[in-house]
Amino acid sequence: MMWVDDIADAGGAMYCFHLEATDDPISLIEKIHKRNMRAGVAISPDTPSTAISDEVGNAADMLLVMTVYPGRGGQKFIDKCVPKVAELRARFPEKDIEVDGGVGPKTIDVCAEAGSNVIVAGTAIFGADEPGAVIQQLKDTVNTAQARAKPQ
Ligand SMILES: O=C(CO)[C@H](O)[C@H](O)COP(=O)(O)O
Repeated sequence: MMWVDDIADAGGAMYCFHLEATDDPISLIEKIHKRNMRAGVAISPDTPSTAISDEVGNAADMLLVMTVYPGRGGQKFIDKCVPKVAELRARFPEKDIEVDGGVGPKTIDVCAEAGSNVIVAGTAIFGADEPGAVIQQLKDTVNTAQARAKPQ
């Protein structure tokens, strides 16, 4: 609850919090929504997707599957997190599902195939010779997988 008003006052459009950090995610989501921000719920690598209840998942706008232990950039992608993306995509077909941590050209395929449509990539972009090309590749991979999953 602590920083919701500060972030809203600063012009934030989205407030994402860790499920592990609160006993009352629904009240927090409601507070975020009252301040006209989108609400994201993140889970750490050791937290199962089932920790996100149907009530919380439906109330949130975005679900974030951390693919490294939160703390710093430049860590190795943790493959065991990928099935959680697929589980959440199956339960919440219309939600944004984000991955964050060690995501780049070598790991984007499994994320996109599992159903992630929001990508955080730090090292893969800022360490690249051609950052724009990496961004385009990540976007193309997600868009192709999304189009396959949801034919127009
Ligand atoms: O805050 C983070 C982890 O807590 C970073 O956002 C995340 O790790 C992205 O960086 P990189 O793509 O280098 O892994």
